[in-house]
Amino acid sequence: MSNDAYDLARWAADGLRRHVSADAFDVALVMGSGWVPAADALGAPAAEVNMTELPGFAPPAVPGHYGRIRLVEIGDKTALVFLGRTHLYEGHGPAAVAHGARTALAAGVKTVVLTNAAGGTRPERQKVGDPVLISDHLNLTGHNPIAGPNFIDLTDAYSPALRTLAKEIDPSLYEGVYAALPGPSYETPAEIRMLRTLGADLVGMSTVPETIAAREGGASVLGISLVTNIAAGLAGKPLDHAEVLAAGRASAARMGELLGKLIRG
Ligand SMILES: Nc1nc2[nH]c(I)nc2c(=O)[nH]1
Repeated sequence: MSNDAYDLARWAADGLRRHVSADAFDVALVMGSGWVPAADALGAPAAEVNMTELPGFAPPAVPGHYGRIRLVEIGDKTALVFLGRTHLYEGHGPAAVAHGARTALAAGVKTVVLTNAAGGTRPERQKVGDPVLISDHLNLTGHNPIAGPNFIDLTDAYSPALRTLAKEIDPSLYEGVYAALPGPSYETPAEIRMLRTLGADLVGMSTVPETIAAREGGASVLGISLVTNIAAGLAGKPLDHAEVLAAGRASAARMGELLGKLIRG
């Protein structure tokens, strides 16, 4: 990516510091769909800013549904909690998707926690409402937030140390490989069968560009998916949306506790 993306992140970080009247941050959390209860469980924000007040953030996909960044003190750590993110299917390009992560890194963050809602491809061992630690990813989006000859290593893109810590806090957590697709349509049953063969345990439309940008900037990444539906063709019955929402809500409260313990260290 041209310097624009990195300059834009620095300008956004400067604006963020001014808006939240702080200049040192330990961790960033990007909260995916259904994770707002978990974000609320982290504690009341000391400050909050609309993403649209900062340079480089795309307009909200749904009018009025503005992305916000909260400053939350969690134990002795200062966290930036991003509520809302840009997705590739909104058409603003991979740099726009990674802008939040890049802004957090420009603000000095060294640890990024990326959460999302995802489809589960393993009904034999997953159920709706399960949180799954991301062990690795398949970037099937056809995009990369990095442009130019910057060949970064993505071995251990998802921090083994943070995954171990998460499992020590909640031993019931298990891991899976996250496949990112461009969306916005969900997969066909044939595509889900292909993705299972490729080793994907989770399917989503986010996270991967942010992970790559965070690793490019030297931050440690922890990714957690909330299985919100069983992927296409695998659920023997139509999904009950109320059931999915309830499962998500129940897990999100548990996830709020996990994230809080993770960050307090
Ligand atoms: N690609 C993809 N993304 C998703 N997000 C959610 I929630 N469920 C899915 C799904 O089944 N497939």
